[in-house]
Amino acid sequence: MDAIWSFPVQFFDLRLFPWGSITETSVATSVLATLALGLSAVLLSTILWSWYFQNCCRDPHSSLPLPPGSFGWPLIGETLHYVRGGVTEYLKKRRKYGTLYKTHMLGSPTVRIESDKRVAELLSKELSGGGASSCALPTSARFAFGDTSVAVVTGAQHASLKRNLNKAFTPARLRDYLPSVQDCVHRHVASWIQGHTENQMLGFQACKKLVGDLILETVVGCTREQDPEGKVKEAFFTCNDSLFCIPLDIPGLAFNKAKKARHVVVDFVKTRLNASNSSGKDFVTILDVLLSHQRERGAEVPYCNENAALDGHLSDTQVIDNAVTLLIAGADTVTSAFCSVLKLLGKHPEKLALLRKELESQDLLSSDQANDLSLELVQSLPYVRAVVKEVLRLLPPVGGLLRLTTRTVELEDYHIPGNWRLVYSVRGVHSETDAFTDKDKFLPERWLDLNIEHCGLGLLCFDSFLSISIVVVVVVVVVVVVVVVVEVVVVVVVVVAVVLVVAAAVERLKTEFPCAYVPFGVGGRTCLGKELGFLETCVFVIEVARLADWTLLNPDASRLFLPIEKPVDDLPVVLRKRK
Ligand code: HEM
Repeated sequence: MDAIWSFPVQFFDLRLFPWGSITETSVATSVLATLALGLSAVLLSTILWSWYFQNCCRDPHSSLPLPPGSFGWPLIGETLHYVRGGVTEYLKKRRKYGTLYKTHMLGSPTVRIESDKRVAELLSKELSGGGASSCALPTSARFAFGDTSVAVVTGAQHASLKRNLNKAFTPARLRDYLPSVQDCVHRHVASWIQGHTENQMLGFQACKKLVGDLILETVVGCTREQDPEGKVKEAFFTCNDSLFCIPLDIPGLAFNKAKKARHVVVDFVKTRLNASNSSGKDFVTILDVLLSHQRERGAEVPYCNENAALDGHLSDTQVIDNAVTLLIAGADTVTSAFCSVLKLLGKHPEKLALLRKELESQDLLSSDQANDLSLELVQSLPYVRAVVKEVLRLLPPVGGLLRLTTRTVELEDYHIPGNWRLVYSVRGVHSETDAFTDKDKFLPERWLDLNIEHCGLGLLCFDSFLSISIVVVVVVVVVVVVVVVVEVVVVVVVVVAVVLVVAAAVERLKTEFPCAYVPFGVGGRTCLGKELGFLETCVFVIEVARLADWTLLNPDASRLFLPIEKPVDDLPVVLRKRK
């Protein structure tokens, strides 16, 4: 007992209780009293914290209640719960509160939405200008992207800038980038299996290096020749890794390092910008395309000018910020997708066999020559595309889509006040929706069914276009046949009936599950690089399937979800040349 109390007695005796000699009992009482006081203070502040948000933050004009849920501890809210608990915490919340609940994370009152129907409900508010959303990125990410980045600007400026930037992702431009995409992927995968009978590596780290080269080459044309010491690449990884950090600009801390690293990347982009400008070469990189839409040189538009890009041109600053944004946004996401391809095909050799069968039927399996893929060829490989869709469904790289309410949003049963953060949970939506059966299983075949094809928006434009084209052709053929054999009145009746039935069918397919598949996001903020990201992942699937065999050393490792989806042990894997 003496030993236990000796340190506290000395401590309190000397520092805290200088008014006289004390006994062990009184020290114990004091410690207990202090603890009790502390606990009461925490309890009281937690109650006040919760009461404040429950009563003072709700919109008095709305008769609807706030969603269920809790705000956690004062100031930190429930952030630590989610960091520590990960998926278990989300599942616990979903069980307790359902698919829409309030919480407090990353410094803001937040509502998490985990069902496709709820996302659709909020999206309809967003599209009709109902105050549903604005950009909700944390400070560190906004800084990394830059003030004139498409990921940061809002409203009309965002819509116009996005229209401009979209010109860098048309099928014609994807065709331009494809040779260097395939070249880079092929080079890396070949190096994974070269010179060894068996080569052990960390799948995630290897994919990260691959995608680092890939994105630097396709966005700004940064090749090994231009960056021989790898300084730009290293700076780019630093920016990337510090995307979500505490925004304190103190030497040694992540934010400060990211700031310096951003300068290195920006300087490189500026050099490329000048070089591209003088050479006037073809569209080989995304930067070339951005430059072609740039405002006249010298007519710099100041930061955050609301009218910037509205006239169809980009300022120097916009070109730089958006080139940096594309580098960052297209890196971790694609790395995660590639790593998940290795993981899921490694766990399901029977699906890999089916995939190789498709490649063989197109004479792609035996070929090891680079640059033999065309956009049309990739689009004509349904199983390859189905594998990519299924990978992104089961292990979506981005777990949550961030939004900020600009004013109060009223749903059917709850209201969400203005300036609250919304998180549309991609994983939650994919696992809650009724659009899929056997949701936990890796079943690429599900995507070969055309009805399911329509569950997603955006990503599936090629197939949607194809199926709508088929419908149009069928209608035309029916009309022609009927015109030839029957009278005009009957023709009109038949045409109207066919059009109505087809329109209803297409509408049903389009609207039944409009938000059931959202790996690339939803609404106005959908991923700008979704076609490129999808194409890159298809190319990776093809190259890795035809070049390598691999074994996962820890196929059931637990997963991390923040900032992106990845196995906790970086996916140790043994690779060898395909037999
Ligand atoms: C498999 C690969 C990819 C996935 C899964 C993915 C996913 C996403 C997601 C979920 C969002 C947020 C959407 C929302 O909030 O609704 C996003 C935004 C964005 N992504 Fe991607 N992405 C991928 C590849 C790329 C690539 C390759 C690029 C560019 C080279 C890119 C550029 C962007 C940009 C600029 C935004 C912000 C768009 C805006 O705010 O309007 N992404 N992406």
